[in-house]
Amino acid sequence: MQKQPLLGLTLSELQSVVKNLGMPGFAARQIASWLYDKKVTSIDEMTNLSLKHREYLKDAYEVGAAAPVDAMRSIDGTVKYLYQAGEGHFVEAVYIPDEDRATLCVSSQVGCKMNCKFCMTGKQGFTANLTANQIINQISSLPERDKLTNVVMMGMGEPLDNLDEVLKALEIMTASYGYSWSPKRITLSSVGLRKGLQRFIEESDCHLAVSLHTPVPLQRRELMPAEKAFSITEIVELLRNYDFSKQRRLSFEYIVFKGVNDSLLYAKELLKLLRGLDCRINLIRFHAIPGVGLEGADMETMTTLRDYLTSHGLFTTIRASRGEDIFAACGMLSTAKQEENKQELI
Ligand SMILES: C[S@@+](CC[C@H](N)C(=O)[O-])C[C@H]1O[C@@H](n2cnc3c(N)ncnc32)[C@H](O)[C@@H]1O
Ligand code: SF4
Repeated sequence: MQKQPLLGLTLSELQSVVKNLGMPGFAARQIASWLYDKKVTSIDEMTNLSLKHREYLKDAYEVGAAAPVDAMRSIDGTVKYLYQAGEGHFVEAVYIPDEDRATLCVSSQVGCKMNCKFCMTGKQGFTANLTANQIINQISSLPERDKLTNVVMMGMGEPLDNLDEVLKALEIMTASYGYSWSPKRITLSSVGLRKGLQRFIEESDCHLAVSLHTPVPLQRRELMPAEKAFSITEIVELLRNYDFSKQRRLSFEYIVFKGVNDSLLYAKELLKLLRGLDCRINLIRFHAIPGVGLEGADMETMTTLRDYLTSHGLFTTIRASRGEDIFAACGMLSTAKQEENKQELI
């Protein structure tokens, strides 16, 4: 019988586990502490549980931590880790150390249904949702886990399309029985899905980043098919109902494509769309992907855009591009690994 992983279970799920096994209720917190504080990799290490209870647990469960199967290191210190997620499938988690912080970019799905024109993960199509175990494992089994200061749900997949598992993982990261991190250390990035955006805002306190990329709905449809189901104008309307002026930050991601969305006309439309909303814009350099007729704008154009928006009251930054030499655009390494696996099977 396949054993179930304990890592990735919330406290209430652990409470059900111990109840069903006839263990005392307080054992749930003890197990949570072994999993999320002491980060053990075997049930045998949970030494404050009686031997009998450890044996009961081991019959049906395992810790379920799994180290990355591959890694690529950039000259700038960025490391892209590959984690196995089911038979023949892999997801990436990218560790990005900086002067005063260390961020992990975490995946939420194997592939993605959203099919954004510019995204390698989109090109893979959708294979599976990651479980909370597979999401938390990217953090728990990271060699640099003790150095982490921030997590961004910006890896492979659309987190709002796997919201139940993502919310469980976010609970574990922020709860006192889990990693006890402030939600200010965590950002979830999304294209904005009708079913999911409101729930995420109401059930979590983590920061939100919306992938915007153009303020023109017709153009956004071309770049991001998700626009057809939930338009950027409706997304902004929904966001206006919530307060992002205090602890919680709202940002918009904007890949600057040469000759597509990089002129001041777009900047003016952005100002109109986001007027009065407490938010910032992150300009992103495009990581070119094979077979897509899009190019990134040059740094001068991006700086002009940033300065124009900031001087008109919309705080704008240019995101530092990291790990360019190891294909930091998400999906590249896992696509290569999946292809390699297929070749081996032929
Ligand atoms: C990979 S997505 C994952 C989170 C979510 N699915 C989303 O789209 O926001 C994270 C960010 O990477 C951006 N991105 C995707 N492909 C890119 C590329 N080739 N170059 C630069 N950024 C890219 C997305 O637009 C998004 O803002
Ligand atoms: S950019 Fe995000 S939503 Fe779009 S295909 Fe890539 S992972 Fe999916």
